[in-house]
Amino acid sequence: MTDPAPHGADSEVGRLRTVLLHRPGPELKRLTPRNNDKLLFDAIPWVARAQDEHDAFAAALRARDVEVLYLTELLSETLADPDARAHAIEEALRDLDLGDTMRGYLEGLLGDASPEELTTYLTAGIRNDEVRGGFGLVTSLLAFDDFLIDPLPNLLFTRDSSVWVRDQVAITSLAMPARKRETELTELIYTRHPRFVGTPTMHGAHLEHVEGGDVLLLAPGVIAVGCGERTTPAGAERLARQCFDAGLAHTVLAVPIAQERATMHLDTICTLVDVDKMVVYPNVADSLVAYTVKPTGDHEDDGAMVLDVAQAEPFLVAAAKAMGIDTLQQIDTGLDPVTAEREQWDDGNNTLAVAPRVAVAYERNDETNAALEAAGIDVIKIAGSELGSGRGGPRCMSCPISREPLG
Ligand SMILES: NC(=[NH2+])NCCC[C@H](N)C(=O)O
Repeated sequence: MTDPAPHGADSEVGRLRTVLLHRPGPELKRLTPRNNDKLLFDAIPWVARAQDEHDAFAAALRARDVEVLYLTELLSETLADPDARAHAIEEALRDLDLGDTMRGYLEGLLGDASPEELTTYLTAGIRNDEVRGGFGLVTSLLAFDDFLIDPLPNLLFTRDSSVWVRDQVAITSLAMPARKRETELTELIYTRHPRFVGTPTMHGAHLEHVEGGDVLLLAPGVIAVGCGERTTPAGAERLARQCFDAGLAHTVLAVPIAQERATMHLDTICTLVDVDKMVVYPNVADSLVAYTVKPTGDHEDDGAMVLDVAQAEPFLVAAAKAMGIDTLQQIDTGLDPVTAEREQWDDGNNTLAVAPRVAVAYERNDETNAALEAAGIDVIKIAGSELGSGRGGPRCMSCPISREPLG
């Protein structure tokens, strides 16, 4: 077997070498019309079809020589280690809704499970009607379909729970209660799986909210961070400080976005498809601004770096300036505002570049894909009728672990 490519990424478009995906599994079968809103899905996906679509996505990446890693495989391998396993079980059973009787029973159940079974319990959860012991007050009073361990259907969107910036990986802090446990699993993998031993990690679930879908590596040393429904301004400041302190970036652009589901992350509005080309939702493009943040080199008495925060400027102008290019070319989603709104909702902006000018996109967004092709982008089209029911496209469904460096 050849050695894996060195881990890390300094851009959105450098040739993709290794990516982390999650093939949708039994956790999606937990979705019902009563819990789908809380679990952040807009519909009840047909799971077998979602798996087929996802397999085609993975195959398209492999056809471009991308190494595809699956989150559940890495997790099972991690859980072969007794310490990692004990830690994972403790975290999963910390929930105050369990009660001591049920917690004791689940400790035994999870403790006896094989690494693969434990992976399934941790990702698909456990429902009250599935347990065969631990009967008591909690099991009696909870409904049959209440969860004792919550399922994680949004694991599909591996983009959000970790972000590589150069050779470091940030474990993020997810804002929505339904997703909080996801980072426990990514943190476990990155800190305990043999493949990642020694990888420097930053941020963490205990810190201010930052989600990977809001973090765009515009160019080596230049990071845009959307601040909206998920990432808070304080989260953007924390990430900026950490990247400056570690010498991973020289400029961070904080980009306010509407706090709405349609624009939940910056990558639902814009993604890079080349070193100087971005597909952008035109209905908001003109009003998008950025606050450019840079380190001053000075420090407060408590040691914190003094940051320089510039006045707001149009986003594409501020981005081009920070990236050191004349113009960041805008490719529009759709042709007219209504088509743009439809195709933005269906993740037309959410492309995954596998190399400069080569990007994966959902096939359904005809007009956006035509605009990309007219701009010289090779569009690798994938089906996403079922995958899209969780409101995420190719970028959300992938976490690049290794890209060839641009800088
Ligand atoms: N990077 C992204 N745009 N991720 C999309 C995540 C979708 C997921 N259902 C959520 O609401 O959190």
